[in-house]
Amino acid sequence: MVAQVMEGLRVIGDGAYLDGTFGRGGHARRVLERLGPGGRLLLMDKDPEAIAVAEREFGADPRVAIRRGSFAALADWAPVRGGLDGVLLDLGVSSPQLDVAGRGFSFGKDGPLDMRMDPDAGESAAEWLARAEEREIADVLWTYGEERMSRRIARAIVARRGEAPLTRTAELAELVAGVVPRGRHDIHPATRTFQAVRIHVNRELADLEAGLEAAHAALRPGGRLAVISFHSLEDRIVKRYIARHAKPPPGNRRLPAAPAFEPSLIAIGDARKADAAEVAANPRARSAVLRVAEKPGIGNRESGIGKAGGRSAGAAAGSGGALLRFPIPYSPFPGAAELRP
Ligand SMILES: C[S@@+](CC[C@H](N)C(=O)[O-])C[C@H]1O[C@@H](n2cnc3c(N)ncnc32)[C@H](O)[C@@H]1O
Repeated sequence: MVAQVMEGLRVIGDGAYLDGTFGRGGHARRVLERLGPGGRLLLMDKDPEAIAVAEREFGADPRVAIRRGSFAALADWAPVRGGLDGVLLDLGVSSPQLDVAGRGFSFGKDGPLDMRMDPDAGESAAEWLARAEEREIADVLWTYGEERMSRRIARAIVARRGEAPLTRTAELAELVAGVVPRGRHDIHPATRTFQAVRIHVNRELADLEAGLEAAHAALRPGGRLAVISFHSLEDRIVKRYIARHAKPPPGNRRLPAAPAFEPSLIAIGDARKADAAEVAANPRARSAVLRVAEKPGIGNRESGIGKAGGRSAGAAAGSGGALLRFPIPYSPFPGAAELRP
């Protein structure tokens, strides 16, 4: 979704941007192309292999700074504290992580049962499955994999590890395939289990919640946040986060009127999906959803609220490019002018 991300971020030449999920740099490269000599690009990834690629390709560029770590902790990084004009989070795993058997992410390729994006942090999938209680395993499979056979799979894992530890991806995939009835899934029977264990081992949803807060706080007025999710659990968190900061909470007539609501984010357009050509070129893009939001106000850029933006901002500011001179206070009256001096 590179073109859509670039349209969403609206990179300005002397702006400061953070790509919190460098991967192999597909998005970072495009941002850098648009930056002038006064621009800044901050790159993060949890994965040491991704960081090695970033160092090799961009390490010599004076506009670039690189840090290995989670975007959940982006506020701890000194260059972020100057403020950012855009943050990109392209969530989940990268193709190299899935494709290299040795990383242990894939049920299709036998490898050590690891699944850590940062192999130096936390427990591997094998270590967690060796010690977790049956109930905890079932809860993880249900919550992060929406796996309806979660209890049966958890029971089978605990029974199996009583005989010999599960150490290989193929062992886990085979065990799950033996529990989940054939034909119930149009996908590999272990897909949901692998997704759930990966999300748990990498604390993906907790990182996302913390990363959204930190990115939002780091944005300058007019700065943009672009997030690509790959499953409904992630997208729900992103959608709700933006809505919570863009719209007033529902009123309750029995309570005293709430103070005027000041949005601290404005949704830019609706959720976007990859187009057919992109899905044909990369089938994994099929489940990608991009959401973009802007911090209101005038910052480093001329702030034109995009089409179909939050509330009537789009109408007020035209189809983008117009100056928005002040934050948009919430008006309880539909149709009332929302832009007040
Ligand atoms: C889908 S890939 C990103 C691909 C990248 N946009 C590109 O164009 O090559 C996701 C990357 O994000 C990294 N990642 C996932 N969660 C992370 C987190 N909380 N903090 C930092 N990196 C993370 C993964 O290690 C992986 O390299």
